[in-house]
This record gives sequence, structure tokens and C-alpha cells, in this order.
Amino acid sequence: MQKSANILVLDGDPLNRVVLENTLSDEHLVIGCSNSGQAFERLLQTRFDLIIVDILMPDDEGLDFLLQLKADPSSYQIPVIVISASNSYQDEARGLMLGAVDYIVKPFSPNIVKARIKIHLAIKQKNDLLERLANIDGLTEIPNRRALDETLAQLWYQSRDQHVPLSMLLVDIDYYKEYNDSCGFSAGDECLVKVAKVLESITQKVEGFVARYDGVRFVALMNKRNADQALSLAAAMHQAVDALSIPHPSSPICAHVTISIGVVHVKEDFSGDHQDSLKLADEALLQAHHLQERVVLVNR
Ligand SMILES: Nc1nc2c(ncn2[C@@H]2O[C@H](COP(=O)(O)OP(=O)(O)OP(=O)(O)O)[C@@H](O)[C@H]2O)c(=O)[nH]1
Repeated sequence: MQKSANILVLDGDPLNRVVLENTLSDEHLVIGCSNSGQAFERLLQTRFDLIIVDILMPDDEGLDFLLQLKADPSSYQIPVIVISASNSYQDEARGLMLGAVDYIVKPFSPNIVKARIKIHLAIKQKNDLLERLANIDGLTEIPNRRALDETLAQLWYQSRDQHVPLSMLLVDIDYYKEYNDSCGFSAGDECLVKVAKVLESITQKVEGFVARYDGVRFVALMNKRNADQALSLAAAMHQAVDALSIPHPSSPICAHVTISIGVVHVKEDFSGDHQDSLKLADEALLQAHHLQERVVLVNR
């Protein structure tokens, strides 16, 4: 049977782990850990939907685990239920202040644990959906400007700190006002979706990221690659959009829809911030339009 959620249990008491496993494992995949080292290892291997932790383990092991979990950007959003033998208000308040979503006192009723877990999993599912919707462009269903800003900032600082290059490709669909005027706005929407999808599939092949930047422009990001690889990505994008062969009756340059690309390859100069480099990509794109080149690359 397909398990509905992955749940990690950190509890030093084997009996409690068994009770929780027996209570939850008919619906969920339950991984029990007796110490925090094991629990961190499991977190690296599996995507968990919920964590149950005993915060009264010897040497504050459960408490430290909760603190580390909430301090780490890769795990802070996983809901944590604290389970504890203490029924003091102070302990309960402490667990909740540290970021737990619930506090259950031992000995617990398996049915109440089950019911509370159901509530927290439903909340998580809704939060995940909201998070996804907030990062997706409504028309093309690829990541939106908000997701781009977040990813760009992350990649910028990661590339700077690890001394690896970062390539930014600003892609524009050519003569789109003319396309809308001659084919109609809804055909314009359809074309935009097709172009977005091919850009996404080409970029994913090189483990890059692409988002709708504004109107009919997209930004693709790729790090740890050299300038030639950035140009190869641009060439693959051109090829893929050409292969769509979407007729463009009013384009002065081609019978089908085409794109132009401004590329900034940041190898050494990570001065200023990432938005400055995006401005450079904009200038490279303007130059591509001006020179009627398909791609213009600027090195930093
Ligand atoms: N159908 C459709 N059109 C859009 C959308 N967003 C922006 N546009 C249109 O895209 C056109 C972009 O125009 P410009 O930025 O001037 O660029 P262009 O006409 O492609 O000219 P060049 O960039 O010089 O090739 C505008 O006419 C917008 O109305 C959209 O979501 N759907």
C-alpha cells in the first residue's frame, strides 16, 4: 500500500518508538531513530513530512536536535511534534517557542497522536501547495520572478563563496508586439507557453534553472560551467525554439518565432550584487537586438 507520509521519530525509549511505529505505520512510513546522529543521517536520505521528537532525552539530545533542525534552511519547514514525559507548562512553552507545532505528553493515547498528526500533515500539504503556487508563473507554469529572485540570490552567493562561475541568460522572444498584432493575443499566450516549456526542458538537461522574468522574457541560470558551455546552452535554446516552427507572419527577420539572448558569464567579478549582473544581461540583450545577433556574451 502507498504510504501517505514519511515520519521520522527520534526517541531514546525503544518501547515508545515501537508504540509510535505500530500506531502510525499502517498509513505512513515511520523511521524510528534512537539518537540524533542516526536521525540526521536519515534526514539526508529521505524527504520527511513530519518529525516527532522526545525533548527529554539524556544530555538534551532531543532538544539540540530540534534547535539544529529549525536553524537549517533545508529542514526548518518540516513540522515537528514534541513528545515528552514532562507535563510542565514551561517545557511545553519551550518546545513550542523553539518551533514545534504541537506538544504531546507521555504516556499518550495512540488515537490522539494519530488525529493530531493527521491535522499537521493536512496543514503541511496546504502550505506546500501555497509555496508551489507562489513560485509558479500562472500562464507558462514555469518558475516566476519571485522564484527567480530567490534562486539567483542563492546561486550568486554560493558561486561567489565556492569560486565557481555563474552564467545568466536573458532570453527575449523577438517582435512579440507584431506577433500579437498579427496572430492575436491568445495565440500569443499559446506561443509563450510553448517557448517557456522548451526553454525549461533544455535548461533542465544541464541542471540549470529557468524562470519567466517579465512579459516575453526569461532568465536561465547555470553555475559551475565555463563560458563555452553557457554559449552551448544558448545555441541549444535557439535550436529548440527554431524546431517549434511557430509561424510569425509579421517578423522582419524570420518566417517563424525566434529568440535573442544576452548572456553574462561571471567568472571572477562577484562585486556588487546579482541584480547588477542582470542589468548587464539586459545590456547584452539590447546589443544582440541592435546588432541583429542571436546571442551576445559579456564576461565579468
Ligand atoms: N500574448 C501575450 N503577450 C504578452 C504577454 N506579456 C507581454 N506580452 C507582449 O509582448 C510584447 C513585448 O514587447 P516588447 O518588449 O516591446 O518587445 P518586442 O515587440 O518583442 O520587440 P523586441 O524585443 O525588440 O524584439 C508586448 O506587446 C506585450 O504586450 C503575455 O503574457 N501574453
